[in-house]
Amino acid sequence: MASTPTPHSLSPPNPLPHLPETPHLTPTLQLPPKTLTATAPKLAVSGGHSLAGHVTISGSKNSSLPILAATLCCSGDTKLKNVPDLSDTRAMLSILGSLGAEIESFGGDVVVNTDRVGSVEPCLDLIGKIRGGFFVIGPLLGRFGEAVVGLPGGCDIGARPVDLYVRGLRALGAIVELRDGKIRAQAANGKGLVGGRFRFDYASVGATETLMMAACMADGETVLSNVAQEPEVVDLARFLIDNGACVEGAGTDKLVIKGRSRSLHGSEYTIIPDRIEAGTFMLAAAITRSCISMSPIVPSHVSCLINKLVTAGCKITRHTPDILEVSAIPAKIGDVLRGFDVKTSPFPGFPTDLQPQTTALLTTCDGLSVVEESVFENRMSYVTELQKFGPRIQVCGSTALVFGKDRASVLHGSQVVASDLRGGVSLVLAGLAAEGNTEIDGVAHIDRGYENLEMKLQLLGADVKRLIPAATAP
Ligand SMILES: CC(=O)N[C@H]1[C@@H](OP(=O)(O)OP(=O)(O)OC[C@H]2O[C@@H](n3ccc(=O)[nH]c3=O)[C@H](O)[C@@H]2O)O[C@H](CO)[C@@H](O)[C@@H]1O
Ligand SMILES: C=C(OP(=O)(O)O)C(=O)O
Repeated sequence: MASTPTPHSLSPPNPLPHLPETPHLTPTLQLPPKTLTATAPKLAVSGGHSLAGHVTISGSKNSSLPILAATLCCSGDTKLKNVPDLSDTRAMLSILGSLGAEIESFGGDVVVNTDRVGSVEPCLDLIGKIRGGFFVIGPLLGRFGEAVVGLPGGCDIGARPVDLYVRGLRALGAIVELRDGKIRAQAANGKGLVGGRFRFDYASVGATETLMMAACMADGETVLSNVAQEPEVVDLARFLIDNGACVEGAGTDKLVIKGRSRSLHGSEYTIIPDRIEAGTFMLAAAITRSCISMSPIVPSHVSCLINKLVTAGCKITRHTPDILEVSAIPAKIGDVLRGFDVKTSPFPGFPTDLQPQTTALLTTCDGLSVVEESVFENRMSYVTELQKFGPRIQVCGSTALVFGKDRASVLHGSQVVASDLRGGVSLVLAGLAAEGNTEIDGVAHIDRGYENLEMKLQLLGADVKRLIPAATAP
């Protein structure tokens, strides 16, 4: 790893005109079209098996992405532990590599050194693949005074504009414009960002994280209000504080950041466990009427789901501070899980990233359940695939009415296609509970966010295999 800081050799930017005050900058780039080729892997699930045993929860995808971006604020080596091996984290590492960062990666540990970063324009294609890639605009602007970043990709679950990022960065003294499909930003004073005040219209997770990183390197104090309070925002703040930043209020709706013109230093930092992966396994236990334990987990990060599962009739036991057991085994013949209503909202509300998996469970619970998605306007498209397993679900806008029945009669194996990450894994859960065989295409979406999914499920006793068709000669 390089240890000698080299001043970045970027030519002084030309003045850029202000972006018109458009309320929304809608990304034009999303994930590449869903290419289901003959050689794309599939998951084959033979359903109806109970799960049992213990599963290890990986590090959080949604913490790893901003924290990897934040290494751009640090000089010297930064060692991150518990980074999950996912296609999204690999893409993020490639984005850092495209800027000139040096990276070493071994068994969940990643060492990043950004001292030799010599570009403020990350690879356009990579930024268009994941949502988290766009976050580099904050640290790049903060450390180097300029950034040229393509519009982000990520799950195709809504328009997902970047207007809050743009308006927030302007409040810190940046000039920002959208040209040729890229956001071009530079410090208006030609030197660096300056502290400012910004109130988010909506508590956006990514925009909060991006502004937090930028503000750490802006001159003076920044006050951000109505910010996101997700555990991943708190994790990023802890990482920045460990490396010398002054960030107060993480986990509340207001952040006060005292910026510094020098870069932060590096350190060793452990990423928090993935609460969405943990929640997915909790729901896997419930939908298969099984009992499994999991660790490490921070129960307060999944308290909404715990409350819902208890309402349904599951038993949740906390064995140690970071081991949780979920049991949905009926206490006596005839016991059923009861349906419940869910409305997604920002933390501490019910996570949108667990909505599709929860809907899958509700198809096997007794009675009518109402699932309301309030974060992303297009996060119900997986339902058409879930319906192929046979349950009755009616979608009206962003609300799904799930007419549940006890599991025994309800789900039948099917051939389905994942079109986004969480919708995709909800099909895996349905396949685990269904009678018969299921084949899931579009696995690349699931690989964005679940490390070793089929191996973890196999260890719990599930019959899940990855089918990798042999390439056919042209
Ligand atoms: C990589 C990562 O961390 N992804 C997570 C992050 O996504 P992400 O950071 O993209 O989610 P946001 O919190 O920003 O999005 C929430 C809502 O705000 C809107 N919005 C956002 C920014 C903006 O400038 N303008 C705007 O209107 C979005 O379209 C969406 O309707 O938080 C989401 C909400 O918990 C999670 O589902 C994602 O898994
Ligand atoms: C929506 C998600 O991810 P991203 O923001 O990376 O698309 C997700 O993790 O469910």
